[in-house]
Amino acid sequence: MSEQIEVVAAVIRRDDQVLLAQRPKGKHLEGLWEFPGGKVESTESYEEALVRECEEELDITLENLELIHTVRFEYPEKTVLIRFFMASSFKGEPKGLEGQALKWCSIDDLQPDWFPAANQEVIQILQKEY
Ligand SMILES: Nc1nc2c([nH]c(=O)n2[C@@H]2O[C@H](COP(=O)(O)OP(=O)(O)OP(=O)(O)O)[C@@H](O)[C@H]2O)c(=O)[nH]1
Ligand SMILES: [Mg+2]
Repeated sequence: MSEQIEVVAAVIRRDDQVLLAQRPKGKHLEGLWEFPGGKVESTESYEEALVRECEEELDITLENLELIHTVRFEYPEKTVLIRFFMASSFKGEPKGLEGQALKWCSIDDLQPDWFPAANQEVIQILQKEY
């Protein structure tokens, strides 16, 4: 069994829309859309990791984080444990600092097949509860 990687991802909200980022070429699951985030380092809390990742990838500072869902998923290459946080406010204006495409999309218009397999439950939860 492969090692389990701890990941945090942010559902960044502005009005009724959420921010999606496209996974760059050459990365795991390239071309799919995701909630911004990344791997947690051993010295940081989940919230600290998510704030750091969104500063590095998007040039924004998240505020008001709330854990909404946790999922464990086994890809053939790796197993991830992803904690999804709702970020209901942030400072700055998002930019794709790593060359990734960004888009705002209303929750009702999210298409499950844009996302990695590990995201299917959280998409359902967002569409039912938010
Ligand atoms: N950020 C993010 N990762 C996700 C999501 N869904 C999902 O399966 N993942 C997986 O979780 C892992 C997160 O790693 P990442 O590639 O974002 O990590 P990172 O930003 O630290 O990048 P790096 O290690 O390449 O520098 C990847 O294997 C990715 O495919 C999601 O919605 N957001
Ligand atoms: Mg990342």
